[in-house]
Amino acid sequence: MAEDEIWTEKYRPRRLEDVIGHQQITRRLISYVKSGNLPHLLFSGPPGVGKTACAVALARELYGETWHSNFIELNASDERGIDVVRNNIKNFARTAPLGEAKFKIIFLDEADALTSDAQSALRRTMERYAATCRFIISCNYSSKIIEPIQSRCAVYRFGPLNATDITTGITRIAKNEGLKIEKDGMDALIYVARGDMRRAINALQSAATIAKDITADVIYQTTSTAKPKEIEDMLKLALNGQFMDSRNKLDELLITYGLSGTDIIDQIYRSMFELGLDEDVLVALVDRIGEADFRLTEGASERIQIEALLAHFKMQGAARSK
Ligand SMILES: Nc1ncnc2c1ncn2[C@@H]1O[C@H](COP(=O)(O)OP(=O)(O)OP(=O)(O)O)[C@@H](O)[C@H]1O
Repeated sequence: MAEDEIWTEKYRPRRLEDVIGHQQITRRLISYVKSGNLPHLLFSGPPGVGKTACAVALARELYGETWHSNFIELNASDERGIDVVRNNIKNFARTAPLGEAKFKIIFLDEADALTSDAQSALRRTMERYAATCRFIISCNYSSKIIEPIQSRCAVYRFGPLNATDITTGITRIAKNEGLKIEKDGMDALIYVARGDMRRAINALQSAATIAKDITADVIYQTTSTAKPKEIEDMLKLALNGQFMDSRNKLDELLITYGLSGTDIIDQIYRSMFELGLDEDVLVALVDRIGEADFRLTEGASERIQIEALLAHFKMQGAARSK
């Protein structure tokens, strides 16, 4: 294998039993393989948790050697438009499946990026080729998929992977690549991954370019993530009434790590539960974080939103000490 190969590809599960986590889903997919038939499928869930990996492993097991000819992966949100996607489907569906197979599989990634009109066009395409093709539609949010498509599919919801799953995946790769992962290094990988195995593997590969001994410092440095402790320190300063100091800490984090506003908000959200705050204080702060998060997606100033959030930490801290 090439030295510079991307590890997420190199370690893509070949078989359904190699997929980590999602046992209930893989069990049912294996039963499709055994029966030699499957309905249209809708895979929904966050990025990097194994939706594509499951679809490819399913095709490999179903078709064996001929899987490449009987499986196509298309990006539904192809920027050239839904007509290009439909043309690709048409060309692929035109020829009969190879080998023993009764149907071909069309894997459509990012279907939730399609407008409702484009999804309606897709639905008609699904119907037209239903005799010779099965569709596996992948999306982050099933609520963004129109009802007529959802009702034609068996829906599988992929959740984020838990810490044990990430540890299993990372340990497997580290062993093969001759890396030593320190306990704090693994904790950092789990923190950075946020349930996304792709993110964990990419973080490991970047870290491996600078060290064979993977520590938390290496992970935070190579992924431009602030250490949870630094975020906690910033929040504690605000809670203790030292608003200007917490603001300086924010500056330091922005400069050191080049964090985006949404990165910091996400980290603040995760750190605040470690501060031993009363439930009613947490409730008030979570409410504010939700607000700031929404405003950022609407294009508000990152700097002002985060400072406003720190101001709320200060106000809650002051109310708490009364
Ligand atoms: N459950 C898993 N078990 C083992 N490896 C995994 C798992 N999930 C992800 N990976 C690794 O991460 C890579 C990316 O995963 P995959 O392409 O399946 O994500 P996805 O859920 O389809 O994401 P997206 O929504 O972004 O397309 C895989 O090639 C594999 O290396």
